[in-house]
Amino acid sequence: MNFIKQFALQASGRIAAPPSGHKLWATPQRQQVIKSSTHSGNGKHMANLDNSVHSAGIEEVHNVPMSVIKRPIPSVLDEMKVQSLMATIDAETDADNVPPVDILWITGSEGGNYYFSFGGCHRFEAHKRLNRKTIKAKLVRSTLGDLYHYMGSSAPKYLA
Ligand SMILES: Nc1ncnc2c1ncn2[C@@H]1O[C@H](COP(=O)(O)OP(=O)(O)OP(=O)(O)O)[C@@H](O)[C@H]1O
Repeated sequence: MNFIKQFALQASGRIAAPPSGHKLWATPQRQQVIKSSTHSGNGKHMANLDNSVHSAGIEEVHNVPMSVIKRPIPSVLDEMKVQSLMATIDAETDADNVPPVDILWITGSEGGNYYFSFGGCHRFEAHKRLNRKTIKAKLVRSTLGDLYHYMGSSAPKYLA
């Protein structure tokens, strides 16, 4: 529980956009960005139910190339769910039906940007099988310490 709280607090203050000089991926549609939040009566943004605890404070959605995303932990998949998601994504009647996945965005100690994904297993698999070049994602500014929470000592040493 403490970990979740700690991670949520860390994530909430982070900027979503890549740093200046970094290649900025196209944001899908303004509509998509707006849908990821709702306005409360006092004008402040409130996260809606599509937001995960990690990305609740992040509104910006990027079309991230599938090729740059590292998924170090193999997915356990429900085949029916993958098929169903593929049908939804392929139909594209309403792109907002499938929310963006969260991606941990880490800058290496010697520079370079690295993108890790742990959840969103079914959405990722559906995009992969549909040969999609990109996936909608929220970039959660993260550290090597965050990666250790997911991967323990298997976290890549080249980032340290
Ligand atoms: N046909 C569909 N089947 C399943 N989910 C769908 C479908 N269409 C839209 N969605 C939405 O896609 C999202 C899927 O997220 P969900 O957490 O269920 O799976 P995932 O994150 O891709 O995989 P996992 O939770 O196993 O890592 C949900 O917000 C769900 O409402």
